[in-house]
Amino acid sequence: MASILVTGCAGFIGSHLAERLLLDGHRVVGLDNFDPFYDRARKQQNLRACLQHPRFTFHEADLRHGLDALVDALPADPVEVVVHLAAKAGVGPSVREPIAYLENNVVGTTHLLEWMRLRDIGKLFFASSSSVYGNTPERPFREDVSLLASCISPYAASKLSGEQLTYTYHHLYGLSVLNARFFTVYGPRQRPDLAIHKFVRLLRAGEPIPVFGDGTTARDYTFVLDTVDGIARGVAYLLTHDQVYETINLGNNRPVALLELIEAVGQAVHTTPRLAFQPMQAGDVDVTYADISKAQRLLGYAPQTTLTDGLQAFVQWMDQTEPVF
Ligand SMILES: O=C(O)[C@H]1O[C@H](OP(=O)(O)OP(=O)(O)OC[C@H]2O[C@@H](n3ccc(=O)[nH]c3=O)[C@H](O)[C@@H]2O)[C@H](O)[C@@H](O)[C@H]1O
Repeated sequence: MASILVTGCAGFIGSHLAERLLLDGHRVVGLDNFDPFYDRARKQQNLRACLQHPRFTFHEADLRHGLDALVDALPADPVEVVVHLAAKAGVGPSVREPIAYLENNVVGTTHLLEWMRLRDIGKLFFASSSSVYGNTPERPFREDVSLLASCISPYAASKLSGEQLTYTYHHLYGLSVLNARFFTVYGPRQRPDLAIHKFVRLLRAGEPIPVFGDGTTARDYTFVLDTVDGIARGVAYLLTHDQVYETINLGNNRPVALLELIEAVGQAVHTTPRLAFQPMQAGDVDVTYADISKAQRLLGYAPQTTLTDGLQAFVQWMDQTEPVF
């Protein structure tokens, strides 16, 4: 059993991860700032099961507030691995509010790295994003492709900066690091701004679906429990390896075109979608497509969930949860 700090623990991926790590027998220290990007009540709901667990503690703090705030907020007990999921998320909004993204995702990450150095914590799993590949033409995306001029949104730039910072701390202080690029994660508790959640909501309300672009863009949608399995494997890897620095894709390796996705969402809620075509959103990439062979080799990562099953699980969750809010 190890002690794992999960930042962004009240969020969509973080809350699932905390549950998985508890099941694996670990102690979990959760941290979240309840960023108002979406409703606090949803995040509190996400944490409900964890809060009843004896090996779980939760602390509210904001990484932007600096090292002293973290020292005050977090207990002094040993932590073996930090999983850093806390971030300002969303590609489109980052174009409108770049400073907020850099403050959270770059300055906030640096405060966390400094806190880890102060506390002598030597292992970090860092959540990066498929968006760092931008419109890289070589597909599927391999982790070793050049990303010299790739980021087309402040969100992407903030995540690639995070990867660079983890390298700096690896170089300076021997921090062991696993950077994982997530690919449009979906499933129960999905952020309300993300396409699948938004589309189900609109279909249920009888509203048309805004389609950004001509519908041919594609995403390598990854079911949240597959992503979480990859993170749990990453934690196990870090616990058994020292002085490592690796970057992996945690995708699904099966891109789905936007119009195909909308059709599948329509089938999941038994409704024929009406489409409202709109211009591409600034900062959006055309296609994401993960080569997952490195994660397979390093961690035994192998996503299991089909889009149909994953959408079904999402719709079921929405049916059970939505009336709460
Ligand atoms: O993998 C990532 O690294 C990122 O994944 C996510 O970004 P995206 O892949 O852009 O997901 P998402 O918004 O669900 O849009 C999906 C598709 O629907 C289209 N889309 C969306 C909304 C809408 O109203 N209409 C529409 O056509 C839209 O144009 C797109 O084609 C996370 O936000 C981000 O935090 C980051 O982690």
